[in-house]
Amino acid sequence: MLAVHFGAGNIGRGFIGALLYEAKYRTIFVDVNQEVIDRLNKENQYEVILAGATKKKQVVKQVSGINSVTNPVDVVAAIEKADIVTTAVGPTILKVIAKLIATGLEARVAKNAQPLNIIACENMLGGSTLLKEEVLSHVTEEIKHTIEQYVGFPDAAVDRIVPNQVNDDRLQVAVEPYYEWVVEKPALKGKTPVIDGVTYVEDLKPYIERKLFTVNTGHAVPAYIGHQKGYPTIYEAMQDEEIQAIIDGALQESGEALIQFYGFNRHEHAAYRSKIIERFKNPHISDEVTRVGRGPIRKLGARDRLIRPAILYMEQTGKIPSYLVKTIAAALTYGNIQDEEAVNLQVLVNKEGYANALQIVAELSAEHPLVDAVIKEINK
Ligand SMILES: NC(=O)C1=CN([C@@H]2O[C@H](COP(=O)(O)OP(=O)(O)OC[C@H]3O[C@@H](n4cnc5c(N)ncnc54)[C@H](O)[C@@H]3O)[C@@H](O)[C@H]2O)C=CC1
Ligand SMILES: O=P(O)(O)OC[C@H]1O[C@](O)(CO)[C@@H](O)[C@@H]1O
Repeated sequence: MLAVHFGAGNIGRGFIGALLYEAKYRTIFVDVNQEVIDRLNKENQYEVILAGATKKKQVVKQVSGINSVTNPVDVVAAIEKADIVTTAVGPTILKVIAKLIATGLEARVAKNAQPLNIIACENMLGGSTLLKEEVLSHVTEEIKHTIEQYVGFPDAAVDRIVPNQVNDDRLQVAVEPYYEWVVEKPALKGKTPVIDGVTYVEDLKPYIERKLFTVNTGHAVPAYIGHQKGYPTIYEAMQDEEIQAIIDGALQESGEALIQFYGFNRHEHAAYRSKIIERFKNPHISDEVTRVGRGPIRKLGARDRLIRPAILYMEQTGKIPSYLVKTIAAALTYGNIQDEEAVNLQVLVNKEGYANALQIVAELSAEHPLVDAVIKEINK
């Protein structure tokens, strides 16, 4: 069986590619990084190291690569034959790859009207749904109808911490042992793909919000507060007692919002939360605060890991969150000249001031109490 995966980066190779191989797929990685493509085509395999005490190694075989910029024709041919298409390119790149996927699907439905599922594995709500909208915006009404009939775009939640890699071997990737991949079942077309490690659910929203507002909200604390306090890595930030208390507080707040909104069991959620905090302390992983904090404009978005749980908390409890506010304030003041979004955010702050900048990136009204709370926190 053939899988076409867009994005041969950390999650692409370290998570999705590894599970696809175990499920007996041959995977073609599509990327724009020629060095990675060349290595994939030379080696046809790579190693995944489980970053735990034993450093267990998994060899992922039957892989190759195509550069989508220099060789789009081969990507189209691969999509024609694919049994599954997945992505892990980053939320902002979905728009960029949509046109090529649309061309691939046009060619496919003309020759091979077999069902296909395209799963975006990105840290966001509705990633595959967004990709579907972008893909359909590139095709005619007639093709649109056929694509809607044969091609499923199930949304998904993916969870595995894969830091930036510092290995001599360009393809080797060190990952945390834990993983979770949850896929929305009703949106699938044709047979349900059999992939060990994938959980299919009827309604993805509670799972993805629980994951985003626990793993990603929690991780944002050592990233932004850690950066503010001068820690280079998550591991170092996690040794700081003040940061530990802010994570606890922020996850109590997001947890309360999730429990009240979705009815999660309080004890089970507390166990989920503790397990996640332990994952952040993994001594076998060196993860930079700048990786976890990358893209602060996206992370301060209305539906993302900081603003949405804060608002949900306010709606559910009638109170203003304290620890989420501290983290939002740290994100809004986050400066990193190597991160384009961080630079643009500080340009916006300099031009508009903190309150206006927050209103713009988080889509909040001037009167929203969260704006006032964040500004008070910054002034402190
Ligand atoms: N690293 C992690 O721990 C996790 C990441 N994610 C999500 O997975 C996605 C990917 O993240 P990472 O793997 O960490 O990033 P990454 O930067 O390691 O990988 C992204 C890959 O996409 C490629 N790419 C960029 N533009 C492209 C294009 N136009 N066509 C094809 N490929 C293109 C890049 O060259 C790179 O190889 C993001 O949405 C992230 O939020 C989700 C869970 C965990
Ligand atoms: O990948 P993003 O959305 O930029 O955010 C980084 C976050 O994603 C992860 O890489 C995986 O969920 C976490 O390690 C971190 O919280």
